[in-house]
Amino acid sequence: MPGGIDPHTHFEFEFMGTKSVDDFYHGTKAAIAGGTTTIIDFAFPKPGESPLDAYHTYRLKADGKVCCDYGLHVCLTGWSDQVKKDMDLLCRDHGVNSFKLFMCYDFMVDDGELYSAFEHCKNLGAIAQVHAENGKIIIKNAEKLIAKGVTGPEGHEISRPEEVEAEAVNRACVIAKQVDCPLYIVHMMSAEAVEALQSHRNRYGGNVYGETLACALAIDGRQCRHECFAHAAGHILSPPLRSNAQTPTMLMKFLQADILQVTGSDNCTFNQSQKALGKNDFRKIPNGVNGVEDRMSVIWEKGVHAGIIDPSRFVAITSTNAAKIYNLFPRKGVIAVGSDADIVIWNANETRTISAKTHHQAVDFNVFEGMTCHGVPEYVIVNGRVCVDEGQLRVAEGHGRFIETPVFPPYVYDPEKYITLLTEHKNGTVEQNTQNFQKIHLEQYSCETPTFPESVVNTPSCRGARPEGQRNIQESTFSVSEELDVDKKTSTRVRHPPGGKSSGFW
Ligand SMILES: NC(=O)NCCC(=O)O
Ligand SMILES: [Zn+2]
Repeated sequence: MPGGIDPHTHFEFEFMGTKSVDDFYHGTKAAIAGGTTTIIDFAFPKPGESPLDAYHTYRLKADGKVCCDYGLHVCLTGWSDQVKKDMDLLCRDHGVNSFKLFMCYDFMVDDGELYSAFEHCKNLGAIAQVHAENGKIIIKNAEKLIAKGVTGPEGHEISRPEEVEAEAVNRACVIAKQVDCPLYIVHMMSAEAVEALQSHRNRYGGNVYGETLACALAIDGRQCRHECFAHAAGHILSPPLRSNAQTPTMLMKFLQADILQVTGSDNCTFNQSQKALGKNDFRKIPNGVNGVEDRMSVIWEKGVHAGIIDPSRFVAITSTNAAKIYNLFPRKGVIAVGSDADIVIWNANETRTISAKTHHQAVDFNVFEGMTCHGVPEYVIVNGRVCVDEGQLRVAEGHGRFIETPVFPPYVYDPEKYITLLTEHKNGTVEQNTQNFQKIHLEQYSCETPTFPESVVNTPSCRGARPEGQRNIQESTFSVSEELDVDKKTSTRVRHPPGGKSSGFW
């Protein structure tokens, strides 16, 4: 299948008085170990830094270290004419097509600023992203809890209940609708929030996209009430894991039904010593968990192996849909002639048990500790280089490239509607765009060959052990085109192949 795309990571992120420990080397190395071949991180401006400078800071941090390809979203921590001009330059000259705004944290923006930023995204052909939680309510709730003596990690979720997430989701959708801007809501963590998204979409139409996280699909918020501080704090992120034990299954069903479209990891890792910054006040626990390495296996286990989604939907939600939304398709997210050779050979019969002791990440904690998952990448090919070979990790620092994400993704901006706008917005000059503006839709959400638990051993990605004497591709001159010759090699034709029909096989 096409390599995984994780559109939500935070490597080397200076946040909440500390810095996430997975840097661009360890983070991308871990990504590859788990079957992800492209990540999209967030350039986040430090106080006083402009979005454009933040972009350059992140390029300097990442370019020499990445083992797989990467792109950048840019965070907008305020609104001004300068920010607006930076957005123009980032879209025009620097391969950025997405901007993230926050409705909580110290750097949250207000509704008027959201309106202006969304409007400008629309004019540029960019995707607006939001972290949707009502920050003002959270501050008040947290103050009250602290005053009552609730200082431990359990206070985190209590101060940010589901309706606080759902309200912000609805508000962001309403604001985006006013200016007709496509909206992507990052890390949706609760059923109530997703229902708010769905209700808006049902009433007003579909240019809103929802992402959820690997951790939210596998773990619930009861972990944050654990008596051991390090364990509880290790599970703190925002929006929080929900204490309703049904939430992970509900979120997976939303993905199955195309109410949510994308999965990320939000990998933002802090060691236990860093989490201890919030020992006496849950508001100071650095927010973030791991997931970049384990996302694919965990979603296979909880989605495909559990019988909720089929393998094609798995590829859509872990790779193809992100490629389409961020305009990387068909370069990424599909196996096709002309696409990058980012390919994973997935062994659905193999299992592995996740542990911080054996993972490739720099962090000393793993929220999936002890979880046994079916689905292990046997080979991972990153831009033509075999980086996992029969399960052995062989990455190369700096092998990855920065990947530009062009504006006006035709999957998000209806080409017929926006072609005029595009010519108008070429920096004042009228220029005919030569892109092939063909409307292509996101992946269909059902497949004619559903996989149920009892049939999991028969999924198309299963294969027997390598017969004695059969060649090992690592010992020969590996030719992708030869390996993928459908007439000569064993490959499975399906009606709705993962990554879309243009590949024809997988
Ligand atoms: N999610 C989280 O808790 N940490 C990373 C920053 C963010 O995405 O909000
Ligand atoms: Zn994040």
